Amino acid sequence: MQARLILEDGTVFEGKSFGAAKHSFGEVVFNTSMTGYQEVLSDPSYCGQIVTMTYPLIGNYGVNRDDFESIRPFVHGFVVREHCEVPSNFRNQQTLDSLLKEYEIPGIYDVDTRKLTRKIRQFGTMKGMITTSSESVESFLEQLKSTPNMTNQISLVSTKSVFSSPGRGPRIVLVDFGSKHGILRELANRHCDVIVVPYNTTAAEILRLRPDGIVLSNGPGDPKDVPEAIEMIQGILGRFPLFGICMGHQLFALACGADTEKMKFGHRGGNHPVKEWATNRTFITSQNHGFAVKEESLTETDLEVSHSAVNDGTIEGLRHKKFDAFSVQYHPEAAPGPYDSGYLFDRFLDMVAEHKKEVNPYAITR
Ligand SMILES: NC(=O)CC[C@H](N)C(=O)O
Repeated sequence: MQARLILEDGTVFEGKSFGAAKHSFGEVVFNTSMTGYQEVLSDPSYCGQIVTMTYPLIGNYGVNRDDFESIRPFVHGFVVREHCEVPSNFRNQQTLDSLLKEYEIPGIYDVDTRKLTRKIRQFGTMKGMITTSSESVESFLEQLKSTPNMTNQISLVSTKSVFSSPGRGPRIVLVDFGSKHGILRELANRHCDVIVVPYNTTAAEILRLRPDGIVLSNGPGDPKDVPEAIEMIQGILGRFPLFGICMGHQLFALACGADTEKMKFGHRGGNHPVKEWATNRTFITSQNHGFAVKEESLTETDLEVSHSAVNDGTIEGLRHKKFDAFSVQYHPEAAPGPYDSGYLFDRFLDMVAEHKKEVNPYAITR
């Protein structure tokens, strides 16, 4: 069946439908990962977005039960050059097409994804829609214009109630703005006693859980959509070691008085080089973000840049000068992408152990 991807500037990409044959609106973004489409589909940070993969063949190792980064796919649409209908892998359990059908997510293939990506790079991310209907482009453009940008996606993807992943190690409160499972997995692998709380949990509620450290997760949309989370971070900052990841990094920066801005087309992929200033080392990182912290907004704060993107110089990591608190704009939990940055979880837990010693020198630490 024919399908079209229509961008808000009137550009039309012809293709064929796969997955669910229905309309879908979203912000059109591209991801340069060569593998990891299952993790991309299920990363809650993509809620509200139509994702195109620049790698030309997607779906060739199928979909399995274990590689999801959350309980379901969250993208609003999926755009590929070619999708594989006969996957070959010992872990394969279903095709990409059947997964998208199951969750009613429209896909479009046979699209010139190179042209689409160059367009987004040149003009920035745009609203768009996938449709199988043959209605005129003009009528869809009207609909696209009148559909407001999605806001506050965090409230849709964050857990509604507190849950725990018990462990014998330090107690970490993970604030869920749309957390990938990878973050929980990295903490659990290090024996943490993790308590996952909703995005709108107050500082007082977090204090009652007697944490040893706080992790702020990744999440979809604009960090300014959740002022209650910024207030919560201000309430706990300096009391416990804090580690922010992606959305968590942006919220940490806002809580410290810095500002964020929307990027032209963002960073999404598994091959983004990032420089760590303290060691002068470059790490290849997994990224998925469309907002960034404004460098000039740091002057009046107690924050300093710890990591920068090699490609465009944007801020990729921050460190608090007075408190045990730091954050990165990228994904140390990988999934998909390289595991080079897993050491950041160790660095955070070393901070937690040090802090615990200071609070109670006899406490048993990790
Ligand atoms: N992965 C994330 O946490 C992304 C953060 C934010 N939604 C952004 O696009 O910049």
